[in-house]
This record gives sequence, structure tokens and C-alpha cells, in this order.
Amino acid sequence: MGRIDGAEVARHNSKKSCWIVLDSKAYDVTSFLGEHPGGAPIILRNAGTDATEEFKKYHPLDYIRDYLPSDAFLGPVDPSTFGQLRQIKDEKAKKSSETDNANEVPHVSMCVATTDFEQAAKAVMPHKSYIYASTSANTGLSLKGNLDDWGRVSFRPRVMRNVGDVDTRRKIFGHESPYPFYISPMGTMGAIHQGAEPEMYKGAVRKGIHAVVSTASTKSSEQIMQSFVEEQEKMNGASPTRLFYQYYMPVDRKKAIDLMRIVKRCGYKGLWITVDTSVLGKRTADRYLQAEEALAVGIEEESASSWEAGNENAFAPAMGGRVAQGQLSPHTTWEDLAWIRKEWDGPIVLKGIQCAEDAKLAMEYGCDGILLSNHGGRQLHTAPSALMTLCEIRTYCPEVLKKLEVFLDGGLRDGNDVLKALCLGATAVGVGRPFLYALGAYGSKGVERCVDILAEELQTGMRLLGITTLDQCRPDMVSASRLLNEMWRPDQFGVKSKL
Ligand SMILES: Cc1cc2nc3c(=O)[nH]c(=O)nc-3n(C[C@H](O)[C@H](O)[C@H](O)COP(=O)(O)O)c2cc1C
Repeated sequence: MGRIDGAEVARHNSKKSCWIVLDSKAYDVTSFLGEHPGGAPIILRNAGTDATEEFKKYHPLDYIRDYLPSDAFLGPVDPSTFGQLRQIKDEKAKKSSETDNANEVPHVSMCVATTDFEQAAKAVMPHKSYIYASTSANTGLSLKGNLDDWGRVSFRPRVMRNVGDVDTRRKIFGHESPYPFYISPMGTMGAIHQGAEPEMYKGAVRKGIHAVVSTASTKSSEQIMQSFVEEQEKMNGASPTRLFYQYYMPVDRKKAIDLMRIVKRCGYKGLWITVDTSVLGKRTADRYLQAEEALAVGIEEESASSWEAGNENAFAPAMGGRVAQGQLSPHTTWEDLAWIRKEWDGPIVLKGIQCAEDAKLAMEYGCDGILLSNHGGRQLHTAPSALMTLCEIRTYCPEVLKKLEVFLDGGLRDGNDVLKALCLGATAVGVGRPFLYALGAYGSKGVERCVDILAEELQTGMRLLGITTLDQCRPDMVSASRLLNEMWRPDQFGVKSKL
């Protein structure tokens, strides 16, 4: 096969004929434009260029083989003609006038609350990546509810309790961590920081906290585990950090099983099956951005519905307002847990439980844990916060709290809020965006700083609440009456629930 000239590639830069270079090879991706889960505009923007670095932010290079049509490969590009490829201006963070931000990140020590990382990240991250991290569903009320509800539970502290020394340790499925919080699974970290997931989990390993790795990660499950093991070795195995795996079930059963076997072989400690994403929620800010991008390259926004249905294709990471076809199965039912259990003998957690009835079902179906979550407010419009669901469980099926490990996530930004969740019966809590922004602005140093901030708030909170170990957390140490006032009642509208 002959070598292709860079200048020739550069000429194919339209939707009629779109070529790109990936890993020094030229591909004709014209027929793939309409099938790309991230939309055609992002490819068209890179038409005629070497798109390798851009591609690697979102996908492992293996995806070229797995997803591009077999006849897309044109041949290797003549290295002496690389300079003739089309060049595009690198997408940097928007100018300060557009973002109301300074472009400089403050020194990491200036981040004293977890919320400080967002501004720092916004100043340096590509605008598209910031939109991806910060977006939420519909009008944003689910996210707002998550953030607000932590403030609607207040403490009932005890005093004069000798709180000189406090112990913040907690176990997740027998794996001890210095703190009762972990890093929530978040996809496509390559769009946030060039070190992607390995950089995030480097910070986790150094601080000893656990993390749940997303199916939709930029790096493969194997690469993430390998870099994690290397980091552990650098610390001579002294870090208690363990990686768990967040599982999006592919539509195709064989692929679903293959993925589970990879996860098992890699040594992930538990399977956290995401159940709140039968289809992708409406990610409003992403949609605006996609429409802008489409108009910028002269094509109108295509209808989104076909992208969201889930289809017969392989698992792949999603970014933006659309999911890769075949990645999410809208057909999953409780009965699927039977074959999953045959394949997976470790702990199973259902991620995205949002009412007491489903918490009880998870227990009856033999799950080991549940994660009360509305996906960081990115899925159902006006979904309940994790705290509201926890109140329901305490009220209607408290036995779940004794039998299962119960996790919460969504909107948690302060170490004191971790304590509230534990007082109400949670095992541990997940933290998402603060770690993502910390990664974006400062890499693993930011991740470490974020752990320190939460840890210090937690320790101070314990002392001021009058406890020295997390086992002393009890429901009477908080008042949740504001949430209880609004909590769903089984006799609402005179209709009896199946509870
Ligand atoms: C950018 C981003 C990507 C996410 N990707 C995933 C994912 O791939 N799988 C998943 O189960 N949850 C995903 N989530 C949801 C988180 O696991 C978690 O439920 C949520 O972020 C917690 O809310 P918080 O960000 O307010 O802390 C993602 C969240 C964000 C912000």
C-alpha cells in the first residue's frame, strides 16, 4: 500500500469527503460522520488534520480498529509530508472575557474548599470539557436538589466529650480506607487532563482512598489497572486504595459478559452496575454546545433521538449529550441479575437507586450494596437527592441498612456532609465533580488536595459533633425534618404503595 501525501489528506476536509490521520495513518471517515456518537461536527473540525491527540482524549487508539468501517483505512502517511496536513487552532479555554475567569490557575493552596476547584478548572480546561463536566439534566433542578439537600439536614452536636483524637477510617466491602469517601466513577477523563484516569488514581493511591472506575473511561480497564498497580508499587504496597468497577451493561449479552470477564481478570474489587441510565438524560448544556459546533461547520443539528435509544453495537465511551450506540441497555431488568451473578462472584452494587421500593428489591435480589444516586443530576429531571432516598429507606425499609452496604452520591461538597450521610446510616459516600475539577486544574496534586480538604472538614466536624470514631454516628445526631416533611408518603392521593 502506497504512502499518502499530507497535502492530499488536507484537501479532504468537508462532509462530502472527510479524511483524518490517526496514529500516522490516513482514514476516510466520510461514511462514519453520521454514526459518530460524539456527533459529526467534532470530526469535521478535525478533517484533513492529524487528529491523533484529539482522539486520544476520548478513546483508546484500539477504537480505530473496533469502530471505523473496515474500508476506512487508506494507508500510512508519508512522514516527510506531515507538515502539509491541515492545521487547526488548538482549543484552549475561552478567553477570560468569555468566561468571566482569569486564565491563570491560582496556586493549589488557594483551594480551601472543594468548590474552589471548579473556577480553577474552568480557567484552564477546554470549554467543551468544562461543559461536559458541569452539565446536568434538563433545567438543572436535579443537580440543584442534590446541592441544596445537604444543607437541609442539620447537626445536633454533643459537647464535653474529649475529642482530642479522631479516627476517620471506614471499610468498603472489607477494604479499609482512611476516610469514608471515595472517587465516583466519571467517564472520559482524558478530556479533563492529559494524564486521564491514571493521573486521577495516582492521587487516590497517594491518599489511600478508594475509587470506582467508569466503563466509559478514556483509557482501557487494563491500562487503568496497570498504571494503578505501578503507582501502588512506587508506594511499596503501603496504600490501602482499591479500585472498583462501574459497569454500564452493553446491549449485546456476549459483549456484556466479555467486559465482565476483563474486569474480573484485571482484579477490580466490585461491580457497581449503573441502573439509572436506561437511556442518556437530556444534557442541556451539551446540546447547546453541539448545536453551536454543528452550525460552525455548516451542518444543522441532527435529530438526537436515534443516538439516545441504545442500539446493536459495542460498548464505547460517551461524551457530550449523546451516548455511543449499544453502550446502554434500555432492556435491563431485575432478572438480569441472575446471569450477572453467575459471571461475577464479587460484591455487586446497584448504582442509581432512587426509591425505597427498589432498595428493598436490591436486597431481595441478593445485591451486596446500593448506591443512592441520581447520577449527579445528569439523568432524570427533578429526581430525588440521595439524602431524600435515604430518608425513605430509613422510614419504610430500614432493614436494608442492616443487610446492605449503602452508599450515597450527588452534590456532596463538604466533609461535614459525609458525616450527615453516615449518621443516617450510609457506609460511605462518593464525590464526583470536585475531584474532576481538581484533576483538570492541578492533576493528581489537585486530587490529593481535594482529599485533604474533605478529610480536614470531616475531622473538625467529628470533633464539633462530639464523636471520635465513625461508629459513633447515630441518626439522633442530625435533624432531617425538613426533608421528611417533603418525603413521599405511601398513601399519597389515597393510593396504596406496594411497599
Ligand atoms: C463528568 C461526569 C461523568 C460521569 N460519568 C459517569 C459514568 O461514566 N458512569 C456512572 O455511573 N456515573 C457517571 N457519573 C456520575 C457520577 O458517578 C456520580 O454519580 C456523580 O458525579 C455524583 O455527583 P457529584 O458530581 O455532584 O459529586 C458522571 C458524572 C460526571 C460529573
